[in-house]
Amino acid sequence: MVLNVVLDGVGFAVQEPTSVRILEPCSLDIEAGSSTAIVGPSGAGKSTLASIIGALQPPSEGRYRYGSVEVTALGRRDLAAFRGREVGFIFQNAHLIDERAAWHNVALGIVDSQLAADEVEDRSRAALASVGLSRVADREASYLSGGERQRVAIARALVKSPSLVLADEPTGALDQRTGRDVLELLHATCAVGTTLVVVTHDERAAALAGRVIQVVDGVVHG
Ligand SMILES: Nc1ncnc2c1ncn2[C@@H]1O[C@H](COP(=O)(O)OP(=O)(O)OP(=O)(O)O)[C@@H](O)[C@H]1O
Repeated sequence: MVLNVVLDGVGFAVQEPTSVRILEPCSLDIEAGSSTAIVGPSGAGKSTLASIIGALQPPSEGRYRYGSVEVTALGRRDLAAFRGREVGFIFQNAHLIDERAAWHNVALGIVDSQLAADEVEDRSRAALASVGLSRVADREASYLSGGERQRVAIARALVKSPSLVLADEPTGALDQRTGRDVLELLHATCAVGTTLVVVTHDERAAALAGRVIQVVDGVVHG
């Protein structure tokens, strides 16, 4: 099945306490397996668009289809199940549990509750190896560097083999060099066929993507 992201007249506005339009209605087709950067000035609506694509937030108008799934028609539980199954998230801060080992943090990304404990551990260690972190697999997350933490977050997002990976400013908290390494790793580690959407201020991040979508004052161009 082709899992394209298809937004049809999707927009976002809030009514309370006052009526504010954040995203003008837009229509977009993001091809399965492609990589897309969402760029634009601060406050333009990039994260809002990304959170709709990641099914974290329903649009206030329009339709969102993911492959054959009508995402906008899903109820709360089905939406959570959809996210758990299909979407891997990476945010600006890695959001690791500091007292847990790196591999254990990665294991938190596994949503299949049927897996045996040793299988969960094996998969988590393999995901860490794929981001070059085997040597710190047993280290407590609090002892990891910023770049290492973000690589653990990438492993945690990818360990369940999501079809869509959404990264919102994944290098925002890193220095330039580390940020570049993390971005290159993210592109390299995403399996062939995985759709990657990266929200970024970083021109180099945009350059790595196959397509660039610009958001300016809530208007999506791209
Ligand atoms: N639920 C909400 N209620 C009210 N305002 C909101 C809501 N969500 C977003 N906004 C506002 O909408 C605008 C766009 O926010 P968004 O986070 O999407 O921008 P952004 O382009 O990602 O910005 P940045 O690059 O600074 O993270 C901002 O002014 C934000 O304060």
